[in-house]
Amino acid sequence: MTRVVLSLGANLGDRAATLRAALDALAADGALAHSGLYETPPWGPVEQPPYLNAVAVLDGDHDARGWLARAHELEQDAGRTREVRWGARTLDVDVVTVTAADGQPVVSADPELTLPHPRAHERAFVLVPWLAVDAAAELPGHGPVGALVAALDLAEVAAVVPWIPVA
Ligand SMILES: Nc1ncnc2c1ncn2[C@@H]1O[C@H](COP(=O)(O)OP(=O)(O)OP(=O)(O)O)[C@@H](O)[C@H]1O
Ligand SMILES: Nc1nc2c(c(=O)[nH]1)N=C(CO)CN2
Repeated sequence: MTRVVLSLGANLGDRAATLRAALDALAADGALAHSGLYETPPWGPVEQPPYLNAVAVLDGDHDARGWLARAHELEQDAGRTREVRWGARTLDVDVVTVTAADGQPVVSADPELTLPHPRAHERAFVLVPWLAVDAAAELPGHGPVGALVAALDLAEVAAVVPWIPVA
């Protein structure tokens, strides 16, 4: 049994439907808690539409590689093709952390699966939803997620807005 933290993002197509379908599918992989959906400005160098983001925390039977394979399956199910790095996509699922049954974080420098995710600590679109699911969350190597959020630029945190569907 491992615990995984997944970051999900979508900025093409019916973003909310895509994220909800992925979160529903993940319920089959283990005990699941997930954040609500947040609208977030695009992070990174590529000009693109705003994202909807969410974070899921699961206890399940996959090892770290298994969670990455599951993330890629969900992306494929959403019709994702490999495009520009950091560019627009129907669904992006990143593995943020994996914790082994003994409570130890899985640490990996492999470019195929780097753990913890090397950019998670600087991403308000990961940290704010993660803190909403787990107020006691810790990012191995970086400390409490609450402290990471507090260290971010206030404007970046304020730009991560709970998403309310327009009727
Ligand atoms: N922790 C991780 N989670 C997901 N993918 C990872 C991770 N570490 C390495 N990778 C590798 O990164 C490759 C590119 O992934 P992807 O296209 O999702 O990157 P990206 O979302 O554009 O960038 P970023 O990783 O900064 O979010 C994947 O094929 C995967 O093997
Ligand atoms: N706000 C936000 N920005 C991003 C996201 C994302 O999920 N949310 N994913 C990206 C893919 O690398 C690039 N930029």
